Amino acid sequence: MPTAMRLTGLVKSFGVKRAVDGLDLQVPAGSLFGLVGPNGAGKTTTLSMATGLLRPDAGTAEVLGHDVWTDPAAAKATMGVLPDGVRLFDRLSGRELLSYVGRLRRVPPADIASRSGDLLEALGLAADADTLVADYSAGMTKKIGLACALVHAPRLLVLDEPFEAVDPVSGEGIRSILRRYTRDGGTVVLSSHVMELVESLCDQVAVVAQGRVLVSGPVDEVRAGSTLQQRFLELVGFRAGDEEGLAWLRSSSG
Ligand SMILES: Nc1ncnc2c1ncn2[C@@H]1O[C@H](COP(=O)(O)OP(=O)(O)OP(=O)(O)O)[C@@H](O)[C@H]1O
Repeated sequence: MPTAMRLTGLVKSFGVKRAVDGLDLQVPAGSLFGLVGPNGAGKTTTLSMATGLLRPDAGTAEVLGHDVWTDPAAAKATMGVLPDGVRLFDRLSGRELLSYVGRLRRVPPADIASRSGDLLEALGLAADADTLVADYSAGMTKKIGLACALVHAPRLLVLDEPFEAVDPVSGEGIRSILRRYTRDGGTVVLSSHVMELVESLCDQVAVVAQGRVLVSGPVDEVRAGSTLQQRFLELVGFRAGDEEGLAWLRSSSG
């Protein structure tokens, strides 16, 4: 199977902190790929380097055959990105923001209008299409960010925590959009902390800890007869007995 994203030897340090430490990852084309790891594992830093938002100290990132850092225009044209915590132009309404992003991506105006309508409807934002993004809730902001990532019909979607703060109905809507997208030949890379979600949605998964990939492959192989949650805890080292700490929190101790 061809590779949609290939990360090789990626390294990024912030001061003395090595956030990503020689990370290698291959995402097969057409897969729905989940990136999981504990807080601070390096997921956002990795996805930022893979999408051209953060320059690596070392290593290479390639998407659909284009090097992200030596051929950024070609690489970025193929990708739709939902970054974590990057500010949107929030003095625009949802519809205006989609139109702006569509124009930046050189989508024909008639297509921008019809795609925006479809996306706003599919993500449950139609009633708030003309509300300023600044006035959106956290979940609505996530959804308009996802719509922006999709409006130019990219072949690869890179989504940092796409389900964070999203309600269950919208979550189901996003899941069905992503499933259909991969059925039609697209590739999705998403990060998440929710193992059940990754297990039920993704066909491939990588577990990242301390800036490295601990294991990567088909979800069934990685969980190896167990649940992904159990396997994740084994891999990243759940500290049994932690519940004995914080004794002062017991209401009876005061
Ligand atoms: N701009 C920055 N400056 C300094 N340190 C940073 C910066 N960005 C990330 N880090 C550090 O790099 C490490 C990896 O952070 P990163 O955000 O990539 O992790 P993550 O896996 O996405 O975590 P989470 O699941 O909590 O979102 C952390 O120790 C974090 O404190």
